Amino acid sequence: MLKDRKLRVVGAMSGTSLDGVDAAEIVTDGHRIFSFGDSAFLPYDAAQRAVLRGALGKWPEDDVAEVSELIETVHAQVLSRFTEAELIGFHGQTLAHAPQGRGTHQAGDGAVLAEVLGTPVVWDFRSADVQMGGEGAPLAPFYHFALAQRMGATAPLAILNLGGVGNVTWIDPSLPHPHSDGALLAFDTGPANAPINDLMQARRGADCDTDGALAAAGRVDQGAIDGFLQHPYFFRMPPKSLDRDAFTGLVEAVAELPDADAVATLTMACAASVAQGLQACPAPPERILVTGGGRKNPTLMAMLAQVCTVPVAPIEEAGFDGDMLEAQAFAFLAARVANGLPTSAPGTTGVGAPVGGGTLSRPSG
Ligand SMILES: Nc1ncnc2c1ncn2[C@@H]1O[C@H](COP(=O)(O)OP(=O)(O)OP(=O)(O)O)[C@@H](O)[C@H]1O
Ligand SMILES: CC(=O)N[C@H]1[C@@H]2OC[C@@H](O2)[C@@H](O)[C@@H]1O[C@H](C)C(=O)O
Repeated sequence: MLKDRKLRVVGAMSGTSLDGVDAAEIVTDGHRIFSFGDSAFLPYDAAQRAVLRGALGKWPEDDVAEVSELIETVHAQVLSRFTEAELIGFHGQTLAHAPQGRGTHQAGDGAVLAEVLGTPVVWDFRSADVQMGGEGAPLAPFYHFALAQRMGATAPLAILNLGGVGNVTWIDPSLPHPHSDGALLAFDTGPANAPINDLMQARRGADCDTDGALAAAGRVDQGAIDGFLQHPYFFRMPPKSLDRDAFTGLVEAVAELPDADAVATLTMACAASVAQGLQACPAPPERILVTGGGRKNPTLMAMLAQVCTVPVAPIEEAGFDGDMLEAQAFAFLAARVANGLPTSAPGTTGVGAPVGGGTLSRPSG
């Protein structure tokens, strides 16, 4: 009875690159996307970003009150613009992720947001999957499946998100449901913008390597890449997921390199890990559609085209907005939760059976 309710939902994502909050509205029943609505981006200022950076690695039992309040305040600010939304999908800010260890931690309390905004909020999307033995990430794959259906895809394709961390979804659009056996295979590919941003911050006081300009002027240290690809993560079968700062060895390997060479090497490390990940896909995708901020880095896109054996293009080629895809994904997932549908499956997080994650908090009164 619940399963087909069509809702106007706004999703909000504060990603691992720590650049700000993306928010985007869609109309969906959690199966199909009926239409795309408004979107907004609210960047963190330098002081807010410093608070977030300082909180990375923290768990709920650590002192996270300041960062939670920051997340709730900034989200309330951006989400209050979406006055028509019937439901909110609130991801929060991942501070720590160890699905086989302590769990997964997204800062920010959705119940507080529901009260402040007077709208029901779905949040804590990852915990149930982790509790059921899954990786708790990536969660965008069911939305990627809906996008593939919307574009009328018939052959396998891949959607690659290059945020702070990279993640890919291989999709067989001929299967009926995202939780059909074999419809999806998803996993985190490796580091993407996070180590680049961190190095640019530490060495140049900049937020990122804008347009890949510094990387374009550098030389890739192939020894560092070869060493990086020996990391045990690349020998694990997908589905699998990463914490933001899992690759300390890569950061150490570029520590003594000149700035341009260090950034070029980090940029190639992202591309090389994607190429490595593609080998685990059931069949070569027809093309790789790239979403997330990394698609705006021409040096990274050129390196991807160089090391991948299939065509690589920004997701705009298929008519979608690569800046807002993750926010839309959490709107879509919120609608699935509200409609009692699963949000992850064995092929997306390694969970034993399809599971519905997410807590629905309604405003009182
Ligand atoms: N013009 C550009 N040149 C180079 N890099 C860029 C450019 N625009 C965006 N980026 C990179 O993309 C990042 C933002 O990407 P995105 O918004 O996809 O990340 P996120 O949502 O935080 O990540 P995640 O997918 O890990 O949750 C920026 O921090 C920056 O590193
Ligand atoms: C634990 C966590 O927040 N993971 C993020 C992160 O950022 C990219 C990659 O690592 C992906 O696994 C995930 O985000 C996307 C939105 C996802 O769940 O699909």
